Amino acid sequence: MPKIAIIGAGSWGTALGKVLAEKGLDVILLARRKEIVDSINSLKENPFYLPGIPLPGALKATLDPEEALSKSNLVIWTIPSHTLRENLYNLEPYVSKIRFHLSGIKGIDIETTKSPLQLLREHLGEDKLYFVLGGPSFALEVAKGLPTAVVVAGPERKETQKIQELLAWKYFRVYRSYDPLGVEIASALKNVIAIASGICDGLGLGLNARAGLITRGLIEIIKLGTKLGGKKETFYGLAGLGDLVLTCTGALSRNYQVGLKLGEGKSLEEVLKEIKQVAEGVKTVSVVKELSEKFEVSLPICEEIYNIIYKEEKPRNSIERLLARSLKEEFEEVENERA
Ligand SMILES: NC(=O)C1=CN([C@@H]2O[C@H](COP(=O)(O)OP(=O)(O)OC[C@H]3O[C@@H](n4cnc5c(N)ncnc54)[C@H](O)[C@@H]3O)[C@@H](O)[C@H]2O)C=CC1
Ligand SMILES: O=C(CO)COP(=O)(O)O
Repeated sequence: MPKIAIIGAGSWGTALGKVLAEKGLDVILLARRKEIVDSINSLKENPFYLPGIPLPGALKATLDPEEALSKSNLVIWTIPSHTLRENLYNLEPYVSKIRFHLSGIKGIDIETTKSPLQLLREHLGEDKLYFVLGGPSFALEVAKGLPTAVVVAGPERKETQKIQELLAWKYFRVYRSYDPLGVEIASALKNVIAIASGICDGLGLGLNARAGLITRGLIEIIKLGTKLGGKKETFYGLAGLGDLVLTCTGALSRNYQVGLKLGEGKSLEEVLKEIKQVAEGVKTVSVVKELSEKFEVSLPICEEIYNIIYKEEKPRNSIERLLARSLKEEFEEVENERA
């Protein structure tokens, strides 16, 4: 039986740990705080990230990387993207021999502009197998056992199907894909559009505006995503459209909440203090700005989210600029990017 270590006992790591432990798999969470470890091991709850959700008796947690990783053959990475390099550096002695790595991370590294799988591969080598999990999946709903459909992407080999089967559970339906880069890009970029959608609602711009923004946001994701090497169809799938709709309309989304509060007039500093968990889009938007310039792709919504977050632009000015842009054919830029 596989032994699975989950690095990061936050919302997503704990929810995935619950699914796998319910399946009877041998799974352990590597946490950073003793109170979380104690609570998971003795009270069978993670009150800091998933309060009120009873965890299976078999789900264990530890602070000790040796205990979590020495006998594991699959590592699931569920930490914020900007901490991956630091964690890899600290954990390299323990993870460098493990063959299977699954990323649950939805972000891009701000220093290197690399995706989590690119970083893992660079640090751990080509002799390992790398997979990514994407799709519309609020940790809280998964932890409550509510029906969820996700996608796992990896190399075009039988092992991707094995990971799919390993993760699938009665309320957790897993599709497979062979476009890991596309899934990673879709998962990271949707967070930026979720911030935009929150801003739109915070300003009270209405449902027409939000639907238009989500659709044009998807076009921006496709424009940059295909330039970076993702397959177009991936952006219409669970990791793209699916997660985009969820996080742009679901109040449980931390990225949406960041936008909502910004739209209501709070400063970024105030907003980040209120939202104690990671909202990946805040950092991802700076990478998106860099990549859009490098690849000469015009991404007006992402550009305005960058201005609001990093240049203290007033959200209303951004909306006005977006509405005043020159008139276009609906798909002309997508076609142009592909030509
Ligand atoms: N929460 C959700 O609904 C989902 C989250 N994700 C993704 O999973 C990743 C992790 O997110 P969450 O579990 O939601 O975050 P979270 O904020 O709930 O937990 C983050 C975890 O990472 C750990 N961590 C390890 N090293 C860290 C460091 N140097 N600095 C800060 N924290 C560190 C924290 O201790 C904590 O256990 C993100 O990329 C997120 O986009 C993906 C799907 C669903
Ligand atoms: O990615 C997610 C659900 O699929 C979680 O979104 P947030 O990080 O915005 O909460």
